[in-house]
Amino acid sequence: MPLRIDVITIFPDYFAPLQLSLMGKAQQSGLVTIAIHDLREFTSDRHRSVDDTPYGGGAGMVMTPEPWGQAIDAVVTDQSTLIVPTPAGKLFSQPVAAELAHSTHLIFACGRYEGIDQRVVEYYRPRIDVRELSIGDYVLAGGDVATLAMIEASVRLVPGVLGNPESLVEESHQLPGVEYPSYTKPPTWRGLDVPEVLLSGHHDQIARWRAEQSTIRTTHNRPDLLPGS
Ligand SMILES: Nc1cc(-c2ccc3ccn(Cc4ccccn4)c3c2)[nH]n1
Repeated sequence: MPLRIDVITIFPDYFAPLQLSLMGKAQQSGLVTIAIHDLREFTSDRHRSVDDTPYGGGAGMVMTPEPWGQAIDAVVTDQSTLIVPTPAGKLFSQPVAAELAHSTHLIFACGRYEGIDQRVVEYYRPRIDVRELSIGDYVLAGGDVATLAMIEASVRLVPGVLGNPESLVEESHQLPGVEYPSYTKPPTWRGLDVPEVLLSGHHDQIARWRAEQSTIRTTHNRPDLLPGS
């Protein structure tokens, strides 16, 4: 059963990159189908408007619910998961990507302006799985880039998409923490040598060195990922 993804956005061109590289191949392989929908196709006024002023005042505009209701109703089934990127959402992570990779149907609602009228989430929550997700503690101009990131992170985990599943196995067995540093040819580059142990062929020493490097990097860059932190 291929994974179907429907993206609803006012900037369909943002998703052209999904036709390239790994994501493009995943679609050609039939493992994943991705459809992009322009929210403005679901408006009914002459100006194809999608936003209005916020109740309660405040800066900016809010996206009106009706075009979203029309657009989501056009693609939703009882198997759908509705994903709404938002800075206020739960944090997207590798475990969440793995969950999404095993879904049947994902609908991404890419907001702009100050966000989407909350009643869209409230309306679908009793009917289907709805997940408000953030990709990190910074504010983007809209949900499109967040959606690209979540699609790429999830689709690469769909069985059969990655050429060498080996890298997924290594990734999943990764110690808590960040990756060790990687090297390739040439053995010396601008006077800099590849760490000797990596050229030694001693696989147990290499594994130990890599584990040490991962710990050093995690301690320096991501102490929050250290065990017991
Ligand atoms: N991790 C994330 C997700 C987002 C995100 C997702 C969707 C939307 C729709 C609109 N905006 C802009 C905006 C600006 C000000 C306050 C609220 N939202 C979004 C931002 N930013 N960072």
